[in-house]
Amino acid sequence: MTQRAYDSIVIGGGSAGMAFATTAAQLGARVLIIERAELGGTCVNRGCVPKKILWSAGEIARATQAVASQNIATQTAIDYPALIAKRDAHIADIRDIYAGNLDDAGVALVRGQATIIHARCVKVGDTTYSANQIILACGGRPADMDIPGAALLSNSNDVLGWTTRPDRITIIGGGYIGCEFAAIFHALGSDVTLVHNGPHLLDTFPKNLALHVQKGLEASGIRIRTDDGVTAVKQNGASLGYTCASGLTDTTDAVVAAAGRTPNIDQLGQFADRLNTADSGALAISDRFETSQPGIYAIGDIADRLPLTPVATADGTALAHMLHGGDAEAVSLDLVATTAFVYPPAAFVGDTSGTTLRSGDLTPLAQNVLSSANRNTAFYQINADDDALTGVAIAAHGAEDIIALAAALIAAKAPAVSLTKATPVHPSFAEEFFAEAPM
Ligand SMILES: Cc1cc2nc3c(=O)[nH]c(=O)nc-3n(C[C@H](O)[C@H](O)[C@H](O)COP(=O)(O)OP(=O)(O)OC[C@H]3O[C@@H](n4cnc5c(N)ncnc54)[C@H](O)[C@@H]3O)c2cc1C
Ligand SMILES: NC(=O)c1ccc[n+]([C@@H]2O[C@H](COP(=O)([O-])OP(=O)(O)OC[C@H]3O[C@@H](n4cnc5c(N)ncnc54)[C@H](O)[C@@H]3O)[C@@H](O)[C@H]2O)c1
Repeated sequence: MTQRAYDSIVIGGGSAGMAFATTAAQLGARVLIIERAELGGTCVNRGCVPKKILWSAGEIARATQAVASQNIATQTAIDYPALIAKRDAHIADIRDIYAGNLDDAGVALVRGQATIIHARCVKVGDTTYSANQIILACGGRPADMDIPGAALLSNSNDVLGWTTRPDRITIIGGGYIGCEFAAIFHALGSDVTLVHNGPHLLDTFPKNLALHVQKGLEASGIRIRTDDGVTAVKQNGASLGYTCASGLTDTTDAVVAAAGRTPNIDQLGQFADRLNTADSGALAISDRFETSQPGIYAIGDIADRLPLTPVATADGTALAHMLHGGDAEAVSLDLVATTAFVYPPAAFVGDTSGTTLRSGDLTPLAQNVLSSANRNTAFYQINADDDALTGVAIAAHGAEDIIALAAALIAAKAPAVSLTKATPVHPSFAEEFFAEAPM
């Protein structure tokens, strides 16, 4: 049975799909959004939000452990099940708000798995829906690993669903997810080993920043094995045994696969085989989000862009304007600020491959008085071209916020010398960063 026709059908109610659907509807379009699981997608349910709440709990655990070690206060023990219950109640509230946003904007919502029938028609169960455009906003999922015992692995969805915290965790993959989980679960009290197949962690980050993060994770007590991989996992009583390519064998309570993500293209039915993909495995798109099939567009993690929530949201909003409003442009990927939520957070923006004006480690005065010596070392790097700022990297308390201001300076083509024209607050990291900044 064919249901009514729409201007746009969006498959996926995550960051990208929600942004497109609500914006397009506000611009007057008749929009249907199809979601098979929870509204909010990865970011809200299995990504940024649950992760950041755990990261914040880890900060509390680290801070109280530091003062306890100096006999200033007693250590706070985080009640993990209670933390998860509170976190998940908050996430359920966000999902309700998202459902309300769709209602308010007049977007129709269908729950179920969508497949593409042809360029202007999709199917959910026995019902087909047609529209002028189909917007693929299906995101991605944790990549499977093909090793003996793979069924025993946990992935990021499992980890963020844990209601108890394993005492020993081995993580495979030293990208964003692997490094963040390593830092967070170590802070919360687990014994953590991180196995990465490259020469250093965070290989998409500026190298000096990545090495600084790696040094900090190691100094905190996390075991890091680079140029290695887990080749097999097996049940060993109540524990898991695993073997590495290097020959190492060990026992742990959980082995987490954080070795990349797979775009959800293969679950869209046979028609999706006609869509061209890029080297990343995501859908190849034009600068107007067109796939290789006319009438089908792609936004967010399923498209060959940067798999980050602000990019998904901005792209969803931009495409809605392109199709149903005035003109708009895809957000430039050159000035997307990004942060790995380790301790302290490590952030960068812009081009840090050119001339480095200044780079180095800092020991922020204000935080270190109440911390153990190896806990709060900060890092910064400033890059410029013809004296205009081009890139900034920071590992410091508050880096995830500071980096957005650096992005604004770079976007404004501010001269590097502008860093010396302002007088920062005392005592603060900014003060030390500015004092060390180029003249
Ligand atoms: C552990 C983790 C931590 C992260 N932390 C951060 C962070 O701190 N900051 C940041 O910027 N980014 C972070 N990310 C990345 C961020 O979550 C993603 O970039 C973002 O969620 C992508 O949004 P999206 O809308 O493209 O896809 P998703 O949010 O994945 O939404 C896609 C939706 O489509 C639905 N769907 C898929 N196929 C179908 C189908 N055939 N029919 C119906 N529905 C379908 C799915 O159920 C899902 O709800 C993190 C990711 C992970 C995994
Ligand atoms: N804070 C944030 O903004 C944030 C946090 C989490 C995720 N994300 C997004 O999600 C995306 C996916 O994150 P991710 O960490 O899964 O992927 P990733 O691609 O960033 O990192 C995966 C890492 O695993 C390594 N690896 C792959 N196979 C391996 C193996 N067999 N053994 C050992 N190491 C192996 C790879 O070399 C790679 O460095 C990121 O690219 C990012 O855009 C962002």
